[in-house]
Amino acid sequence: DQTPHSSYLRKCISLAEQSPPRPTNFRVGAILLSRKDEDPTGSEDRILSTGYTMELAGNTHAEQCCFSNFAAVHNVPEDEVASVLPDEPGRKLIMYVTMEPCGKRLSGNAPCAQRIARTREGGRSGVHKVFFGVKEPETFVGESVGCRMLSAAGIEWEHIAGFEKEILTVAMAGHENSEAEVNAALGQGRQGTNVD
Ligand SMILES: Nc1nc(=O)c(N)c(NC[C@H](O)[C@H](O)[C@H](O)COP(=O)(O)O)[nH]1
Ligand SMILES: [Zn+2]
Repeated sequence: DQTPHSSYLRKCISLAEQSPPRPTNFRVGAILLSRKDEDPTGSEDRILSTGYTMELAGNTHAEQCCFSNFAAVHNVPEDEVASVLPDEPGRKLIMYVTMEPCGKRLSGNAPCAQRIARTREGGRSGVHKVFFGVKEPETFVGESVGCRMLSAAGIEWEHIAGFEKEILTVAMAGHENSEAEVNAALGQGRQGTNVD
């Protein structure tokens, strides 16, 4: 397997491990990069930003921090990140996230799938594809709709199998009975699918 997916997911897991454990969310890690077309091994990848849950002040998600960090470097507010993301012929923006971007948040804050979709505003290419290691478990919002929102925005996504238990163990570390919750999520059977 020449793809770089495993090494990026391992990096995202390391990012997620920096997140303070909470019972009210999941610990997630995210990487934003620019990939050259026809470069399946990612040998010419350019890492643009990283983020993890609650890295930045407030109730922040990994993908949100990833965009915020990039926006800050380019002196624009997070909600204007689309205007400073690179948009180059022959290259595409790719995200790796340990968990499926959220489509709904109990807090009511803007979900990450929407933030990712907004990178395509103003005719910009924006994020082309999102790779993640687990679908969002049903703990907080039931059946996840993040993937559906990405598809609706014309953004590709793909579940990379093999890291589910590790990702969920990190994500749920702050939860009561996290081991039981991890096993329940693994048993939900949605983890191995690449369909909604
Ligand atoms: N993809 C993703 N990245 C994260 O960094 C994170 N924390 C979640 N978590 C999804 C979960 O659905 C929400 O954490 C709960 O719905 C609570 O919502 P808040 O986080 O308080 O807005 N999902
Ligand atoms: Zn989110």
